Amino acid sequence: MYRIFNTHEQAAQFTAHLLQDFISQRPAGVLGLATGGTMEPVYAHLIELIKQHNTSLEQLTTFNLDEYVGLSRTHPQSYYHYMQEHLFAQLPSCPKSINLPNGCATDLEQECRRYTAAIRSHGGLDLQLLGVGSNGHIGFNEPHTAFNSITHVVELSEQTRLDNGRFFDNFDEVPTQAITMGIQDIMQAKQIVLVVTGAHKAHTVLDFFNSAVCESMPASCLKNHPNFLLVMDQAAAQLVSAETLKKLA
Ligand SMILES: O=P(O)(O)OC[C@H]1O[C@](O)(CO)[C@@H](O)[C@@H]1O
Repeated sequence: MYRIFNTHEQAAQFTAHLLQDFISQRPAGVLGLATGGTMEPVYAHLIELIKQHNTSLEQLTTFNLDEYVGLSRTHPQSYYHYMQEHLFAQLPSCPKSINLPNGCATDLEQECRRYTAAIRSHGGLDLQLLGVGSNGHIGFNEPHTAFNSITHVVELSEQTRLDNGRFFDNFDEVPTQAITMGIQDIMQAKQIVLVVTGAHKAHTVLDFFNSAVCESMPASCLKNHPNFLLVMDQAAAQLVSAETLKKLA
């Protein structure tokens, strides 16, 4: 299924309502969260809704998709810091259990195994929120990542480092590695919501629709998920014909 909104703001508002409904209906649920520019207005709206409805997060568990290797939790560009800044620190109460991979673990391979095991020990993800990179990555699963991958260390592509360079003072500071949930971890979520906004993602959206389900376009796997929703704004959806959109109806 897909939904198209006129603006990023409206797409974000709709997504925040979905998340608020999820938390109200499944207060002890397991929610997969994402970072990036796309999610900033989603979280801003979600904070408002949570306050407005007095929603309790005290039984909720969250798992983030990914974290940079080598950035401490206090680093302003770590995803741990992002989540505190854009969501958790602004909430009246925090989720019972907040989980992100530890990008500073001494044994990164063990940390990856621990992370997938932790997701599974919570019964898997009930809902996974996703953004997409301009090269089609989900989490930090770059093109050609195996669809059966679990949490792993990834070498970030030049494209991803260039895209994310806007958050750092200079390109050399952008980490070269990250820990990410694998495609299999993501696909095992019971429900997936992918949010794509902005004209700079229009070619990514077109590739998503035109691509076969194959590892060179990581997000393409989502087309095989039984409970997948694609939320776009007009700018991101502008290159896709109405005929093509129907394939996801
Ligand atoms: O929303 P943005 O900043 O375009 O990022 C898209 C995706 O890329 C990542 O930032 C990783 O590069 C994800 O965390 C995010 O979902």
